[in-house]
Amino acid sequence: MLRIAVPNKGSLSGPAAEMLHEAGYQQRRESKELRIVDPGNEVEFFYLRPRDIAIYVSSGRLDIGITGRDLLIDSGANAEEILPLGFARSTFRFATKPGTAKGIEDLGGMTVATSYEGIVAKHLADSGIDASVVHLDGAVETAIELGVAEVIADVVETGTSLRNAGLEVFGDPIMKSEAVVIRRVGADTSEDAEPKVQQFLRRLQGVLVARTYVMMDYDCRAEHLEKAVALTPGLESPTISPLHNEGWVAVRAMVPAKEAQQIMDDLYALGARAILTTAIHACRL
Ligand SMILES: Nc1ncnc2c1ncn2[C@@H]1O[C@H](COP(=O)(O)OP(=O)(O)OP(=O)(O)O)[C@@H](O)[C@H]1O
Ligand SMILES: O=P(O)(O)OC[C@H]1O[C@H](OP(=O)(O)OP(=O)(O)O)[C@H](O)[C@@H]1O
Ligand SMILES: [Mg+2]
Repeated sequence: MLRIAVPNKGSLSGPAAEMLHEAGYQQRRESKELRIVDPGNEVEFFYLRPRDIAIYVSSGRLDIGITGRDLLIDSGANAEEILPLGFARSTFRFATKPGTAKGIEDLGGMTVATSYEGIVAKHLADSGIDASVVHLDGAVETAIELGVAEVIADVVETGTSLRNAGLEVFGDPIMKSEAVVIRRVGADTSEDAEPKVQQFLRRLQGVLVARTYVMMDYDCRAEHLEKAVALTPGLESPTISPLHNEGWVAVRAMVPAKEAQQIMDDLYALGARAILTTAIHACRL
């Protein structure tokens, strides 16, 4: 049975459960459940604190886990990212009151408050800056107002939390994060679990593709086919079928969902008609 760590709380937990559900795995019904078995898929899910997941996975007791890239790096655990999942996207940045610092070079002698001590201490050391780091569990934005630190380093998504605290980011982003699937570095890929791990990854990739692509169908005159296919090259290559009306063909191809409207406009301008898009619910590439 494959053993998978899943975040039990916070920003990662809801979207992770949703993605697993879309990939055909059973998920817990109540937020207090700590583990569930999905017998049909021969998988056991362990609901753990996101910060602890890299440690469990690096111990080798769990085969794989879902966590944040920033949490993985901060933990220093012997685990590596094997698939980015595209949700819980954030940047990790320094912030302070306007006028305190313009770049990391100004931080010498200052105190930086953060929940990600590992990332911050390493980043400062790599940049040759001698600053102190104080660890706080959360609500780090308040640390400056209350005099615990001059600077914070924290997760930024919309920037609302910083604005509300009267703080501004400065310097380059320390890192970009998103949810990722992780496994132990040097995991034995000849183990019995490996086919199940690969099946799990293929299923999640299928969900990612279904979320980012749509299927596009349209009719076009044969003489415009080359230009139309350049707009909709598909993944391998588009399907072209003859139409009953001579001189016309039907084309079917996957296109990135974000570009679908522009592609439809461009196809229409080329003379294509009956242009339809449909959602993809699941796929294996
Ligand atoms: N506002 C946010 N937007 C996107 N990702 C976020 C946000 N806040 C935290 N994350 C990401 O979530 C992960 C941290 O999860 P964790 O559960 O420790 O904190 P949280 O989501 O802030 O939850 P809480 O602090 O309520 O327990 C990290 O990968 C982080 O980048
Ligand atoms: O840029 P924003 O969209 O405002 O999002 C970023 C905020 O979200 C998280 O905080 P959370 O609400 O989880 O509280 P925490 O600080 O206790 O973790 C993170 O720690 C930031 O404070
Ligand atoms: Mg938080």
